[in-house]
Amino acid sequence: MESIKTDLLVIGAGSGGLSVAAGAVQMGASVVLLEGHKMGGDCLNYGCVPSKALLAAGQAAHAMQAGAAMGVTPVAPDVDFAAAKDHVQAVIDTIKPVDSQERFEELGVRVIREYGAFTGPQTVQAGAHEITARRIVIATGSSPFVPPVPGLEDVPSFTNETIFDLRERPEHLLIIGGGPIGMEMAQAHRRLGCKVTVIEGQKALGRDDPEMAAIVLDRLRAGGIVIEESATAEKVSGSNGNIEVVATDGRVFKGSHLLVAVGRKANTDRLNLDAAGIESSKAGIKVDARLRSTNPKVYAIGDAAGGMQFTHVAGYHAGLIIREVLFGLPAKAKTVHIPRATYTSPELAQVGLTEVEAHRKYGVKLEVARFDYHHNDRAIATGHVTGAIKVMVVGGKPVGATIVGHQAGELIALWSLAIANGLKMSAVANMVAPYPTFAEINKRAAGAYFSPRLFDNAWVKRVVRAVQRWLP
Ligand SMILES: Cc1cc2nc3c(=O)[nH]c(=O)nc-3n(C[C@H](O)[C@H](O)[C@H](O)COP(=O)(O)OP(=O)(O)OC[C@H]3O[C@@H](n4cnc5c(N)ncnc54)[C@H](O)[C@@H]3O)c2cc1C
Ligand SMILES: NC(=O)c1ccc[n+]([C@@H]2O[C@H](COP(=O)([O-])OP(=O)(O)OC[C@H]3O[C@@H](n4cnc5c(N)ncnc54)[C@H](O)[C@@H]3O)[C@@H](O)[C@H]2O)c1
Repeated sequence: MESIKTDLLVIGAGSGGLSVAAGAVQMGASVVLLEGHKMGGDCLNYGCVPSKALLAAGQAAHAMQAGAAMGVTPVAPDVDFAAAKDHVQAVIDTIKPVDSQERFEELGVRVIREYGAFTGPQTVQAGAHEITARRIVIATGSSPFVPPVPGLEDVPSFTNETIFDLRERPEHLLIIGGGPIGMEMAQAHRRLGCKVTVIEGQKALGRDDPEMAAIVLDRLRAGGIVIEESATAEKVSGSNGNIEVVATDGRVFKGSHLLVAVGRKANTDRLNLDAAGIESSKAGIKVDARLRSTNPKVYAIGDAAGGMQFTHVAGYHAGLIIREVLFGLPAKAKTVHIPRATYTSPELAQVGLTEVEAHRKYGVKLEVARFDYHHNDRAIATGHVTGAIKVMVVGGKPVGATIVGHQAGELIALWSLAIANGLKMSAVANMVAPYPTFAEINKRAAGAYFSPRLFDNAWVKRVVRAVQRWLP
């Protein structure tokens, strides 16, 4: 057994762990990084990267049939499903070197390719290594939650960890779960030529603003995806190519393949948390606002910390941890400015409070500024007129924004900036966006907030008339 002493031990080389390790080592700390499986974690290997690459393949196929209104004769795409998967792998391979063991070793990190388990409050065993660290960061991520639905264990099924390896095109993909994973995978597969049925226990995209989510769901249905809501999967049976899912109300769904996408569970099983006095719940490791676990020398970040589960959250946590651990500056993790986006077409993006949440919190103080895509010239020119933005405003400052439509994921970033820095709506109104861009949608939403104040205001009209009388 090799004994190692280090300033910082990072457990897990996914989005969060890699960011902490890279930042800490470049600032002079000694860093050991443990990874039991693939460098890059979920996002690179089974999550964001392959899902966006597959969506892009679907988009390419869709574009071949979508140009009639612009004078381009639609043609049925000839989809080579295996080649689409080669594209997914090529995208992963292109990004991979950034997350590689070699790169981190070149930066000066000691990388150990083993799973880690606590043996004491500040000690972790990983294979034939025992590492004692001044501070430890748990960045072990999450795995697909597979619900205890009778029959599921005996029927061939996929999760996000296996679906990207499937090379033959599913004739009819059944997807249990209508969250972001379910809906992104539904559209990618539909556009690549599969029949798709989504079986959702409650409401598809149910965490999002219902009016804006409905715009996405309408488009997905129009694209041929069957979305069955209030359909909790109760029983699964069948064999490869012939699968049956029965919902609690007796509805029966038949398909050839099955994807399970009903949420995540934090990766804590292997960690032997009790040995370090670290408490966890079903959601993940219990942390305070500084991301400290119940053992104050041990932090948890990203999906393992059980809050919002996104790569940019893991990256944000990493920045806070570096500040706290390296400089001793306590940092508080906030969520008000954290955006999220679902990359269907149209995209659905959110930051801060939804309209319902803002109304609950602020009541009559809430004002909602709205602008529709069909008034944006770039949207008209490119045929992306379906969409809208809502900005929730209190006391002249945005407290939330929801965008549905083309490039919503890009457009939402501005509202994160505004909320993170306490900017007023006037700051967004003062911005000049190039014409014609989708970015003008953000400015026009700010304009929609000020319009009634300027144009329907008797006082403003009186002032203008008086000034006009006096002007030479
Ligand atoms: C299909 C899908 C699509 C997604 N799309 C997006 C998206 O578009 N945008 C977005 O922001 N987020 C997306 N996400 C979420 C995103 O992937 C996660 O939030 C992100 O990967 C979390 O990073 P992490 O560092 O916390 O964990 P991970 O990236 O999961 O990394 C954890 C690492 O720890 C390792 N590990 C676990 N236990 C141990 C141990 N005991 N010892 C050593 N190593 C260990 C694991 O092997 C893994 O490599 C998506 C997720 C899925 C499943
Ligand atoms: N674009 C992105 O940023 C992106 C994309 C994919 C995933 N993610 C991350 O991954 C997380 C997990 O995504 P997800 O879609 O797996 O989970 P989710 O929790 O967001 O959605 C799961 C859905 O499954 C439904 N469900 C649960 N049990 C069911 C059953 N027995 N029968 C039918 N429906 C059932 C739930 O009602 C819910 O709507 C997301 O919350 C997000 O943090 C992000």
